[in-house]
Amino acid sequence: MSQWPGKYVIGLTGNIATGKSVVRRMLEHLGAYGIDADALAHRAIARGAPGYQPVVDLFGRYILGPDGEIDRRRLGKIVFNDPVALADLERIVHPLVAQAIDFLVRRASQPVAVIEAIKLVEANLHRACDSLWVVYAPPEVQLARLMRTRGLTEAEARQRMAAQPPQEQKMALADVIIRNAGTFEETWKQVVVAWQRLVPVAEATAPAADVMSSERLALTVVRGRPRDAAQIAALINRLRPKAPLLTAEDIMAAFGEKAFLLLRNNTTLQGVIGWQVENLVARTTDILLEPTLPLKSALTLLIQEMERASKDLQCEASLVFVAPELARQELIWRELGYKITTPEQLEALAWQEAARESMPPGTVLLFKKLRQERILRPI
Ligand SMILES: CC(C)(COP(=O)(O)OP(=O)(O)OC[C@H]1O[C@@H](n2cnc3c(N)ncnc32)[C@H](O)[C@@H]1O)[C@@H](O)C(=O)NCCC(=O)NCCS
Ligand SMILES: Nc1ncnc2c1ncn2[C@@H]1O[C@H](COP(=O)(O)OP(=O)(O)OP(=O)(O)O)[C@@H](O)[C@H]1O
Repeated sequence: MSQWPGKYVIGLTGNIATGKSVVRRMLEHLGAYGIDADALAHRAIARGAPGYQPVVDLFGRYILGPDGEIDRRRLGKIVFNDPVALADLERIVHPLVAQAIDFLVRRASQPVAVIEAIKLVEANLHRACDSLWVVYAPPEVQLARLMRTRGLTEAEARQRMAAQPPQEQKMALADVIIRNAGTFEETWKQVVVAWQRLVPVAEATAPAADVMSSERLALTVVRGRPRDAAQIAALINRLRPKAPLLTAEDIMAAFGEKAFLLLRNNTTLQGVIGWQVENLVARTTDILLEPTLPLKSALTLLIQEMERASKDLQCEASLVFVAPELARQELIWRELGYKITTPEQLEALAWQEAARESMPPGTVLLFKKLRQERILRPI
């Protein structure tokens, strides 16, 4: 049994670029509450957070950027080339991350949680979990992903991979091994099978289907599922005629990083939003609506449901990125509680980073705070 009575907790790990985050997202689609230890580690050393001063004392002011924040790239260059320095950093950061994980799992309303951490086993956190899931990809696949998606040179990618223990060590301890070298669809099937086999509350936890509706207009918002991928692709292709055509497999790939809410008018799919919750910040990046829909009702239903689902995931803030024409609907946004802003104007570093990471080019940022208290809040 896990360290958290009444909850089923999955520990998720694997070496670099094997696909841990993709599998975490899939578990979230099945209803688990997802935690990303990397993001918590970043929060733990933000200025004012409890890890900041000990890290500055250890590595010196050289690691600070002009804004007084720790320059993580610079710190990474030091520690990823020096195992002793990395162990020193981990001694400061891991207890803080463990504390934040404990808090989030306890507070989660979902009965199943998944903790994604690259050092889960090394930090002995797997012992606190009900099952250990390890994601595996052959080294040539890891290498190709690191070069393609992280922009690393072959030498850099090989160095990062060589710095990690062999994947087989973690696999030997695993309750579940997810082989993630094929299509997203193939990985999704393995995740569903393992979920159904191991997770006791599998049936009960999937996020609600029909979530919100407007009686007058027969509009209904439902959570998109991987099985809706072809329908979502068809809608997006219809509403974005000039963009390159999307296939169902493209949408399956998108399910590896985001969730969709579907707006149905009676039974016809007429709108979609794509959003992502990462590091306790909700980021809505795609809003596509049939032009014949009543804009205010449609947007309100979708945005309110996105916020409800995001609050359920303990989000602190909602960032919505929209095309300039849609941002001009000031009255609607004001009524929904959003204001136009820029990433630099956001008050927390984690929110600024979220905005910079997720902001599609040419969009306007709308912001709303969803919670007052913050995890690993600067003190
Ligand atoms: C060194 C730091 C500041 C670099 O930050 P940066 O934002 O540049 O990189 P990021 O955190 O995204 O990591 C890049 C890649 O390295 C991996 N990685 C991070 N920490 C570790 C570690 N201790 N051991 C092995 N790999 C690691 C990440 O999973 C990711 O794949 C940061 O990684 C860190 O503080 N690491 C130590 C804390 C830690 O162990 N974090 C992991 C989760 S608890
Ligand atoms: N089955 C797959 N097919 C194609 N691309 C994939 C697949 N699985 C993962 N990827 C891509 O590979 C990259 C790495 O995946 P992901 O971020 O999930 O790995 P990770 O193990 O969490 O990485 P890290 O250790 O750096 O945190 C991402 O760009 C992701 O979209």
